[in-house]
Amino acid sequence: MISEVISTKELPKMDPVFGQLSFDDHEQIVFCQDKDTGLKAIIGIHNTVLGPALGGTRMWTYNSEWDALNDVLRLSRGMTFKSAITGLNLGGGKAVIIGDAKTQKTPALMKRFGEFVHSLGGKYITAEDVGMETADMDLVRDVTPYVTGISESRGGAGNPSPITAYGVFMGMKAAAKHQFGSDVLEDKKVLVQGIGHVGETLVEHLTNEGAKVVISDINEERLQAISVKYGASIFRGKDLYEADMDIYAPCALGATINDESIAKLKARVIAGAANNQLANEVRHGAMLKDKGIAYAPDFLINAGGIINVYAELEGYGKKEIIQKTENIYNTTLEIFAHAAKNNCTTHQSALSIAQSRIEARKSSKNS
Ligand SMILES: NC(=O)c1ccc[n+]([C@@H]2O[C@H](COP(=O)([O-])OP(=O)(O)OC[C@H]3O[C@@H](n4cnc5c(N)ncnc54)[C@H](O)[C@@H]3O)[C@@H](O)[C@H]2O)c1
Repeated sequence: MISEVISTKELPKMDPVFGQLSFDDHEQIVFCQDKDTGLKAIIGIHNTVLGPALGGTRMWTYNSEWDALNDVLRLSRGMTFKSAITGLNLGGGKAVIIGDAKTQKTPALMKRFGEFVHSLGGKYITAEDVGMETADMDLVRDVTPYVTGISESRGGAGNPSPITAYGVFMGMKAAAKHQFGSDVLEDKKVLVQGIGHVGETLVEHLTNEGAKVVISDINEERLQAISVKYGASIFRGKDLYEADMDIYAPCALGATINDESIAKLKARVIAGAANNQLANEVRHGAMLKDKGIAYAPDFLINAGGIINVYAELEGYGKKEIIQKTENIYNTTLEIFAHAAKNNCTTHQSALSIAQSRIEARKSSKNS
């Protein structure tokens, strides 16, 4: 099954759950509703062969429930492969809360959500994603132990975003090494789309290395603040994908790599934090390959966050978190070599390695 973004209009034409295009043998989908707090959430458990399904909770103003369902199906599936390729004993899961994190997120809503997570008995473990803060996970922790990404003062590993950004930076350097022959990013023009929790720290690493950083975000206030703080230029053009850049770093939401954007892109490398960057994994992966654009698979290079939260379950410290995250550099280089050898896309290459690990565990469980 291919993971593909389809239009909201097309979604209702299919069967509601098992018939969705993004449904890919998911084990369990849980719909959660609580009238008193206004909670409307969906928890997606894709696969638990390697361990409990761990993945963050996203709060977003979805256009429709179909969009929310589609998002949780795609995101939870991505988590399965992210943990598998990173060598973690975790399955893939994710949750979405429908609503505006700025105006509708309340402590009562977060705790009620935590109770739903708890009802799954540890099959799903949550953490932060877009629209969530460490403080929100602390509220969830009040009602369930099945949460990571809690604050250090409560025994957690803290906000995973800086580690995610460091992993993306490592993956970007490896992709640059493959494409330009050097992993030094000094003077490379890097466009960072989305300067939130992860994007900001990525901007910091890039600035420290002497890259020419251009930033874009829908939040004007944030753009001004980050521009002043790091001396980054703000993208003010009409069409971001047509901009002159060496490296495109998608760090906002997914599916920005599609027919239209690939046709325009001048970047030679794509490496960013956003999940599910390819609107259609097969089609757009192949289009990038044909255009000679080095694409560092999202689920491989944005694994720093899951490495960080996994530490809370396994009890390893900061040193090991950093080591494991730095290893993203080597794995990314291996994926480029594997893809070239097998004449496939980097996405297919990373996916096949992740799938092999899951299949091997399944066989050993069954034997
Ligand atoms: N936080 C993590 O540790 C982590 C780990 C793995 C993957 N990711 C992924 O990385 C991405 C960013 O995560 P985050 O935690 O920084 O989220 P965030 O909510 O802190 O930041 C996202 C930023 O993107 C901006 N944005 C939204 N739509 C945009 C658009 N169309 N154009 C430009 N900017 C836009 C928002 O205004 C915000 O500043 C997400 O896709 C997330 O799933 C995050």
